[in-house]
Amino acid sequence: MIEVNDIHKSFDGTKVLKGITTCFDKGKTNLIIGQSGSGKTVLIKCLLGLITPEEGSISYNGKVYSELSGDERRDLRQEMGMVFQGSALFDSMTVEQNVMFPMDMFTKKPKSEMQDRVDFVLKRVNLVDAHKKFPAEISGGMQKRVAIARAIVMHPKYLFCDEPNSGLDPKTAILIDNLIHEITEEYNITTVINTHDMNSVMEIGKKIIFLKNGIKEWEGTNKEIFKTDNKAVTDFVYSSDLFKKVRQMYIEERN
Ligand SMILES: Nc1ncnc2c1ncn2[C@@H]1O[C@H](COP(=O)(O)OP(=O)(O)OP(=O)(O)O)[C@@H](O)[C@H]1O
Repeated sequence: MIEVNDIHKSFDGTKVLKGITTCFDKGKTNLIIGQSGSGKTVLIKCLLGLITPEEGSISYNGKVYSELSGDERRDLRQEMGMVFQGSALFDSMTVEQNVMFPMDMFTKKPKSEMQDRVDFVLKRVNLVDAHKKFPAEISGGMQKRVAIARAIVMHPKYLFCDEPNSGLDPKTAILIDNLIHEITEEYNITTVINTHDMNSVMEIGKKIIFLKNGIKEWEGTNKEIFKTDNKAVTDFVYSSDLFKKVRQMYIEERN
């Protein structure tokens, strides 16, 4: 579990996070949504320890980040996996070299053990014939699977995903969402996803926080987001006619 307690962050005198308090649960896909510029990426970077908030605290399974020593912070970072927007694979490395990279970098495990783990995670993300391929030789959806395999290869307790669906067709986007969701539950990971994808919100939003101008305007589940009367949320989530109709049908079904 990650607990965020009243964090504030400014750039050049402009406040971009204005006192965010929330918690991201273990074994759940936690989503951060909100308009462009609302502070989602800055919040994820704070969770990753890449940005230090000026005020407030973040704790990871009870450990307050600002109270940790340098070594403890390094250990904590090794418990974090990250899926970057656009996958961020190394072009000159094969799929298996990409996935092995974090283990090569941070552990001294024997090569055979690392290879077994790489084989296991690649199988888990349903990539069995791509080990020797280079990123340019596989599809965008496969690249995302490689990025997920790399993010989980070190058995993370925390998984952060920045727009994991961007650039994917709707069907592949759903497969990637489902894969992240399954892995989160299976390995009891605290997953936090920054997304614009309303389908993800509806399908895997076990906990959603909605940011507006650096403030947490709303939080709840994918079931509750159908029912909320919060105007900022409904204007954002149900901005398309299709989603307005879906919401109307849901409300009518319940009445
Ligand atoms: N390193 C930085 N220096 C100065 N300003 C920054 C920096 N990082 C973010 N900002 C500003 O903070 C605000 C929030 O940015 P952030 O990237 O978190 O938005 P976002 O909600 O992730 O948007 P998007 O959905 O477009 O990615 C923006 O006004 C942005 O310009």
